[in-house]
Amino acid sequence: MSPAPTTLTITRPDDWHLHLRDGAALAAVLPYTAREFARAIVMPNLRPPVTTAAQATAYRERILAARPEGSDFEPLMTLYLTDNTPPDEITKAQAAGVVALKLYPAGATTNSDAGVTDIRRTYPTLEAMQRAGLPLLVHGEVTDPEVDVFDREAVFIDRVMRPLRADFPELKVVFEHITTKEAAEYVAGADEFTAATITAHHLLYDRNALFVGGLRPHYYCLPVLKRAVHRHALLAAAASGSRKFFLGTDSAPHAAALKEQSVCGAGCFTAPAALALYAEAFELAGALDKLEAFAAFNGPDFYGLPRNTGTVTLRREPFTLPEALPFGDATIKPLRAGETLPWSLQ
Ligand SMILES: NC(=O)N[C@@H](CC(=O)O)C(=O)O
Ligand SMILES: [Zn+2]
Ligand SMILES: [Zn+2]
Repeated sequence: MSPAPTTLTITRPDDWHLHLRDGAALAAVLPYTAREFARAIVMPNLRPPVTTAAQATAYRERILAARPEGSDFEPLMTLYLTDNTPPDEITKAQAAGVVALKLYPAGATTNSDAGVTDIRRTYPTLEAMQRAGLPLLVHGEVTDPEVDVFDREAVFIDRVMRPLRADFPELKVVFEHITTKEAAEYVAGADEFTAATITAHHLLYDRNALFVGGLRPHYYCLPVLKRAVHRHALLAAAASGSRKFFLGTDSAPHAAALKEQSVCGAGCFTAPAALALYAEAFELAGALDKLEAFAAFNGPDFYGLPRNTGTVTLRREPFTLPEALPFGDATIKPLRAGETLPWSLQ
């Protein structure tokens, strides 16, 4: 057995699922991502959501303006699909450089009230996307209150994903932030038009993390952490080297005060140490050699975008995450706040 490496150099990676928010929050969180990633797919679930090409262009300008001095970070913009997104918005979106549309089932997650109430309502727009080759990014959970929260992703596969795939076989679909064995198996067995992102926290944690010594709001995200058997299936999928799985942090910043109250918003803030968290997970899976393709090749290949040039280097050097970070007028706690991680970005 070769000794554990002390450094790991990979092609500059991208984050294929990220929440940047807006205003002071955007300015606070963007530098963490811009330091690690060349590009990121920026989620459109602002209030109000980013539903038009014009809004995406304006949001992109605000992101570019918030970049740290000298940063060449490139935001990849998305539109929030609603019941009423007109099919001709797709042409405008593509002309404006929008790379995908995001499907939030109405009420499924943070800022999803304007989401889709019945996917069939969006069929003319999906038709236009399939023709244009514009991917659909999916928050894959049903919202049926009869379905147990821990089963909502698995049920979504049968109720929504399979019919969608059958009706739009050549629509590119990314099953975002998958959390279950069922989703990992579904994507692995699907054709080349289906892919998935996997977060670092779903690779590192199972649902027990929510309850260690008391309720842990900073581990609460949607889709919620699942049993260990699901985490192991996600690790196996990421470590398999399959081109269908790629890095999407789903870093979702919420002020600490909003996480630490009687009703806690969903989202884990992982941007300050995203790559180190992934390195830890891939090492656990004995698959550090698979991290580069997962983080830097599979995403652009699926989206039909060029791979990045340049590299980043991780060092096996303990790195302690701050207890809290500034977040506009408030503070925010990164996942693993105050803890020491085995890897750090050079
Ligand atoms: N993942 C989360 O728990 N939260 C995300 C929304 C989402 O990606 O579902 C957010 O915007 O806060
Ligand atoms: Zn989501
Ligand atoms: Zn998200």
